[in-house]
Amino acid sequence: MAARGLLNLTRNTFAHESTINWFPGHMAKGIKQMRDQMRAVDLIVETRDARIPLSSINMQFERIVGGKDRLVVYNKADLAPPEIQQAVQLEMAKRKQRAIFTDTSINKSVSQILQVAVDIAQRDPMKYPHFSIMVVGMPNVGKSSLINALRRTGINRGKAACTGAKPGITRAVSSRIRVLEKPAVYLVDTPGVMMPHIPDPITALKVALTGKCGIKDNIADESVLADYLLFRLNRFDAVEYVHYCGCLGIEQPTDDINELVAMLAQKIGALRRGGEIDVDKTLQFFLRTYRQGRFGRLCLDDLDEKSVADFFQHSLLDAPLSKNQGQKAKRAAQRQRSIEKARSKNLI
Ligand SMILES: Nc1nc2c(ncn2[C@@H]2O[C@H](COP(=O)(O)OP(=O)(O)OP(=O)(O)O)[C@@H](O)[C@H]2O)c(=O)[nH]1
Repeated sequence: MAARGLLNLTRNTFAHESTINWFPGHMAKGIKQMRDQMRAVDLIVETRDARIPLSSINMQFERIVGGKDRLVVYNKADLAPPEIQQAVQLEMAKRKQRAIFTDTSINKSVSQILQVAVDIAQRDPMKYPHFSIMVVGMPNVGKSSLINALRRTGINRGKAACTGAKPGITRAVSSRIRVLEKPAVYLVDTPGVMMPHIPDPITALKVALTGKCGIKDNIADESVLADYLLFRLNRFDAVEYVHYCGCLGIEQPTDDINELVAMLAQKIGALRRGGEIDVDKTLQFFLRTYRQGRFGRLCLDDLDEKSVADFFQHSLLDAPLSKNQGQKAKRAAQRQRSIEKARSKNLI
């Protein structure tokens, strides 16, 4: 891996202003269904993304979960550096929450989740003739994959929940899915739910970069996402993109996204008639390759003590505190979308 100090990488900060206001109807409906079903739920499995252990926290769940038992699952652990696990677990322990890191593609640590359910259920079998787990989380964190992995592990049965690389596959709270015979443990899948408003622009970028809001293409500009990714890769000496793209003709890290796109486009053949570069195709290739984990295992959140403290302070302050505030943010987002739509049609 090349050392940053030896390279001509100059950016120490990344300036970005836009925030994300995106809360489509099925998410609002999903939250309502979760609330309605909460009484019948014994354990909440809150699924987060190990690549963004802080930015994938949805403060909305704090209000829904209430006093229920909760287990935090950091999924896609195969895409994040293993050394973050201890820091995150310590942080969670401070908050009296237990965290498990999973990789659903190989069922890693999935049995630990079932064990937590079994332990609670066996404490009071009369109280829990059937044990119910609700799996919640932001879009695309791997909730449905986790449910399928739990089912494979618990009862050796196949797929029960639909999964997909695009966020938003699950659109409503599912009916109960059996994952263990004795004691009888059931799961319900829920639609991925975004924060109605992500006030911090960099948090919003991280959320978009890890594929949490890909249903709506114009939510985050791909050129900004790719530029932020490049900044982040260079900043952490995570220059495996150079090795990966090396065979594509890129020999050393660059801080210039236009330069990267120009080189990459030639190598992957993202060219239009006349040799013009297909910028969109090249950016999408770069982002997709990162999302597939081919640039190495990366954590986009800073996990030093100050960054973690700042994150929680701001998240708690900025999170919409009431249903009304959430709805207000949703209306503001709708207004913004109408303005953008009108602009794109040159109406204003
Ligand atoms: N590398 C890796 N990919 C995973 C893992 N778990 C899920 N995925 C992938 O992540 C994508 C999203 O998975 P889903 O299970 O559909 O996610 P979801 O949270 O149910 O998505 P929504 O329907 O948007 O709520 C799929 O392409 C999965 O194959 C994991 O542990 N590691």
